[in-house]
Amino acid sequence: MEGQPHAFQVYLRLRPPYHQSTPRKSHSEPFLTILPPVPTASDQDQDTESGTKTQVTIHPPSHHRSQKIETFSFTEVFEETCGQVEVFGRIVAPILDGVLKDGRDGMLATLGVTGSGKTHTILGNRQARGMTQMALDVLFRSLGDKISKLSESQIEQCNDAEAEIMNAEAFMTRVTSVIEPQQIPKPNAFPTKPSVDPYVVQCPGPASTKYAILMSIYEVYNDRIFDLLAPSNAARRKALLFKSTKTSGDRKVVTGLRKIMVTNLYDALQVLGVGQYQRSHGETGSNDKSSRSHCFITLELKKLKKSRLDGSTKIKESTFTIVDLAGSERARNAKTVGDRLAEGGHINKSLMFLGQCLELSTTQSLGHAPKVPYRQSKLTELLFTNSYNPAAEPQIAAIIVTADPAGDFNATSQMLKYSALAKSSVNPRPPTVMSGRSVSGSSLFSHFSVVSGSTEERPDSSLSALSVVSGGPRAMLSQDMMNMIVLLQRQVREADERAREAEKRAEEADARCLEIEMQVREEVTSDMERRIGLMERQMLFKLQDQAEKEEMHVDHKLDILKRTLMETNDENDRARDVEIEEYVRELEAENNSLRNEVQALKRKRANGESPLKERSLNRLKF
Ligand SMILES: Nc1ncnc2c1ncn2[C@@H]1O[C@H](COP(=O)(O)OP(=O)(O)OP(=O)(O)O)[C@@H](O)[C@H]1O
Repeated sequence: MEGQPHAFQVYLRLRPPYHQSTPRKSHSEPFLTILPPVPTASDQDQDTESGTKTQVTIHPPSHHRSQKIETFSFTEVFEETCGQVEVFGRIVAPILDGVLKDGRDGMLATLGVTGSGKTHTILGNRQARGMTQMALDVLFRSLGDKISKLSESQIEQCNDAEAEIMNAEAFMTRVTSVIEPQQIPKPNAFPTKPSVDPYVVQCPGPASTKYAILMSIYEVYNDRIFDLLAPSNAARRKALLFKSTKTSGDRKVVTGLRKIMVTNLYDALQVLGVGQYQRSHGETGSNDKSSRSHCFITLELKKLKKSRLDGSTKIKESTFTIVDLAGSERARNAKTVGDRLAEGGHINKSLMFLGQCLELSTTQSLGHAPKVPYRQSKLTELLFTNSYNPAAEPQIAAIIVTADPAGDFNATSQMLKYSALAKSSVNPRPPTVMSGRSVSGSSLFSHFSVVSGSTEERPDSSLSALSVVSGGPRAMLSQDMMNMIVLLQRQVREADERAREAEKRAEEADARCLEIEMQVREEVTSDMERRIGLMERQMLFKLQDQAEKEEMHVDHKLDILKRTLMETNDENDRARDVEIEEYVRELEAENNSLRNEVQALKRKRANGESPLKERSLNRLKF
């Protein structure tokens, strides 16, 4: 076996065969076998076989060009029949123990080919809770009445990542104004009771020690980080920054996250439901509901310890991060096009970098490897610096590699290669000569292929065995026979040499194919981005054009309106002027007649007549 343990605990979980009602999208015969546990000294004493299964072998399908049988070692291998509760008890419970009791950071991630059961392990289904629901259950059961909320000043004290911290009730009110409540998975969509006695961690400390729990959920989609608890229109989603802050030093943190203060399991499951609903999913040829992003569920535990001296509160923080990685996929199997293909390209690229980091972190532990290049993608940066930093003890991290023993052989073997703690391989031995007096050329050939590698041009020592099985002493072999054997040995060596060459070339071609596949994906992605950019620009021009035309149209209409108004005003003015002139003329006429009347009266008075009397008489005449 080559290699040394990773800094991670790496578990292998095999998924059960697809049910008839949910047939597998691509069929193959099971190629993966679990090896029996390595017997311990006590097993040997008692002649029993117990212990932990840690190894699997993979046998390539008969049509595969390489028939190499490979063996992979893991911390533990979980068989197809293993349920969620058992996996939780063996892997997650010890991590939670460390987080709760010792204040350590913990991380759990699932890694595997698409459809192998990563999301099932993390989030479960209607029949069985996932690791996340069980972890939340244990957390709330263990903390009980020690759970509290953070005060405003405590929020100030521990929030260095520009987070928006809010209560679960306020959060749900806000969310249900954006998302239809019935679309959010309900907490009771999962079994409400665990199928075994709930596991509880005894948390040390006086009764005055309280704990606050902050929950955040985000995804890495196409190498960008998005908050899943801040629902918004897909087009307006704003990527979050991953940067170092005043208090984080060199370590980067995701800033601007919405963090929900949860005080009970129901609220936490509601928040989880929102994150689940918001996560990017899509149907592919390999999985009906395939995760198209890497999802991070973070539970921040704030231990609030009151000082007996001055009554101040000290906050100690530990984080448990659960990561459901998107699955690697072959575009050919996944039958993806367009957006799905571009997503697949990003997923595979980030997983390729993760694979490199995992392999290098193994060799780094031996002290002769270059630094782990985790800065190549957001995913590796988050996993290696944020969620789990192997350099910064004390942390506990486990990866559950999920695999379908009858799934895609190439993809699964690739996944096992870079995630296993150790691996070895053997070329299979062709059938050996068993018995019989006559030894045919072909059986000789196959027999000698096993011992090829000898450079000496003479029948090797295994000939003694041959002479025995063929029934006669070695001396009885004729010179011709000996020559034929030497000739055959040489031919076998040459054939072996050629096979090795061919295998090497095939491996190189494989690597090249992978490279080309990556290049094509990248080209398709950048081509699509270019096209989208072009379409956006064209659309923008069109909109600008339209806006200008509309503006001109409105201007024109305004002009017409103005003119009409002015004309109307003019006409009105003219009519009024005529009216006034007429009125003035009337008044002037009346004025003149009055003036004439006054003159006449004056004249009569001057002549000694009584104008008033005459006027009265005139009136009487009427
Ligand atoms: N251990 C298991 N027991 C029962 N059902 C399982 C198990 N593992 C997976 N499944 C079922 O198989 C289907 C695919 O699993 P899942 O969606 O978890 O795959 P995945 O690895 O997350 O895929 P992807 O990367 O495409 O998201 C689901 O219907 C799931 O319920």
